[in-house]
Amino acid sequence: MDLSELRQRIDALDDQLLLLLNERMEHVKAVGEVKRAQKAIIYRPEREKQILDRLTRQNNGLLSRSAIEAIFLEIFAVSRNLELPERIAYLGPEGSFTHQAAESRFGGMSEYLVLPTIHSIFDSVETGRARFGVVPIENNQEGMVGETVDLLREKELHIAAEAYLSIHFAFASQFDSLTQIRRIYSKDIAFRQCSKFLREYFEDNRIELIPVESTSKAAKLAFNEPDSAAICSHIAARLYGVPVLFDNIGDSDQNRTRFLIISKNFTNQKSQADKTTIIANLPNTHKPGVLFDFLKDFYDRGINLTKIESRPLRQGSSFRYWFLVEFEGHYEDEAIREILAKYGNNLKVLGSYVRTA
Ligand SMILES: C=C(O[C@@H]1C=C(C(=O)O)C=C[C@H]1O)C(=O)O
Repeated sequence: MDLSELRQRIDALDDQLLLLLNERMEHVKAVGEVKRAQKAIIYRPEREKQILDRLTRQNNGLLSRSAIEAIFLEIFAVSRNLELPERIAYLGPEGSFTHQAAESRFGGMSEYLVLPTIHSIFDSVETGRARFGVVPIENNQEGMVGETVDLLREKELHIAAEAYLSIHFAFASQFDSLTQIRRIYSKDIAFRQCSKFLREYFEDNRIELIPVESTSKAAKLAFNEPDSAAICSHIAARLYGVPVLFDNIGDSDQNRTRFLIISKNFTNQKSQADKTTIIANLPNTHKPGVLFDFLKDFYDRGINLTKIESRPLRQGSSFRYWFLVEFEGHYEDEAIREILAKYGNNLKVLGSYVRTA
């Protein structure tokens, strides 16, 4: 088959795809109307996961799981926009890893609100300026993001979903000769995570490492100051037009960050694989066995704990703690309901949502 014949076939398939997509949108619109009549929630991550799992199972073509995800997550995002336009706040500036995570869930068509701090994202969701907020919660090399964890306890918001993103750092500069570079901008955490690369290429210490608020701000600075460079995301380098000289310069190629999608008054129905996040304000944590007894309740019921993080209570000068606890299952599961009932107001459920890793 020659090129023009192949392209004709592609055109014919695209015509069919367009018809099918529009047909799909008709049904989506009808779903939107049913939901509006029932005052139901538009975004259903567990339903989207079900669709992705089913398509992956029956797929026997060239598309990989991540290709199917990329295409269909975009279709879901367009669908949700048709049901009800959603505004999504994320931790900016544009080009940040949080931006990348937000787009991976809400696609290129949603309306985004770019905010400078994690606190302002919680505020925007609380006041209704944004329907969803995307914030980092933990990185598998650096641990938890304390500000997010503390705000989860402080505010009355829920976790609608989680999203994982592989973090790949790029080295971008307008100069292609490293000896001309005088300064490197990045986030402090990124300098730490790219220490091997920095040692290898800049060990004579002539270079200044300047921490800034975000990796995308670093890219912007590297664009404005040609004798500097940025350690940033690929998307930020592209956004600000700074050529990437080295890619994947991180110490670990397993570097991943987990993000949370937060919302107000949001509940998910049960799916096949859920995770639940709670805040535990246990009384008398200074007494022996309090935490042990609490954890034993999970052990006794065969509930798999996936995280426990202690945070300071900040009560006077004492060293007392509260805990962020995560475990497999949904808050409607019998065993989990028993624990929630036992501890009453000492536990606050932030949400049960589809487990994605
Ligand atoms: C159409 C629906 O609403 C949204 C869009 C979906 C889709 O495009 O398939 C799936 C789940 C929801 O996030 C639905 O709930 O079925």
